[in-house]
Amino acid sequence: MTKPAIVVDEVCFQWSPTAPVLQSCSLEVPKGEFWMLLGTNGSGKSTLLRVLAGLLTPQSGQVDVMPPVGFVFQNPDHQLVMPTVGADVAFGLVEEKLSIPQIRQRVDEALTAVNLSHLQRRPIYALSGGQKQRIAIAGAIARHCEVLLLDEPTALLDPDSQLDLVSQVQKLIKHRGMTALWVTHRLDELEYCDGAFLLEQGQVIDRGDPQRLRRRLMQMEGRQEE
Ligand SMILES: Nc1ncnc2c1ncn2[C@@H]1O[C@H](COP(=O)(O)OP(=O)(O)OP(=O)(O)O)[C@@H](O)[C@H]1O
Repeated sequence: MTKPAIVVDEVCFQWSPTAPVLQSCSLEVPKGEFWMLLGTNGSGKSTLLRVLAGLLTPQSGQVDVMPPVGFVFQNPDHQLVMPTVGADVAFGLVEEKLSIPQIRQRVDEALTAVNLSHLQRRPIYALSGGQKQRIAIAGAIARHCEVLLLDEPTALLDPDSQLDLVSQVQKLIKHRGMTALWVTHRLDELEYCDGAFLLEQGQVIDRGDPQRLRRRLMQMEGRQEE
């Protein structure tokens, strides 16, 4: 069997001894699949994603994520740092010490993958929220990331751009053989994933069929059908 792209084994993380956030948390995402992470407010979803990205170190347990790893934040303005689209996508390649033609080729390939090659010279400030998120994803594609971690990337988008983004990520995962874990509160996005995890008080309490987990989370939150 192929090794999973993401493995979390009995991970515990706390900000202080009286405030455990992740408690013996375990999950696996198979390579080449698109999984979502659900849970009530404060259940530890963002913390888990940050542990997976190496931004936080757990007190115990093991994490194994296939490198390179790309991270997409809720607010793209916290992530896009260069003045133009092309420069921003190229910025992530600095450490790889590529030649100029190699950088151009990586940037072209990545922008084509997210259908934004026509915006290469556009200033970042002139983009819509959905376009900015696609540029953040293009940055990860340019770095040839194996794994994409996305923390509520559609939270600031309108419903049309929201579903455009999730369907585009689904296609990218399938076409490029990448693996993604996507945190969401917007349950209509579950249509697009291969499977889901349900987090409660820092533990994965259920996993598998997205629609079954959707119903379970709605019961937990007392939500009506959307
Ligand atoms: N920097 C921090 N310092 C202290 N406590 C924190 C910090 N960041 C998060 N927490 C706490 O950790 C717990 C889990 O937060 P986290 O953001 O991971 O949950 P979440 O499931 O992503 O929540 P939401 O759905 O509201 O985004 C919460 O109780 C939160 O208050």
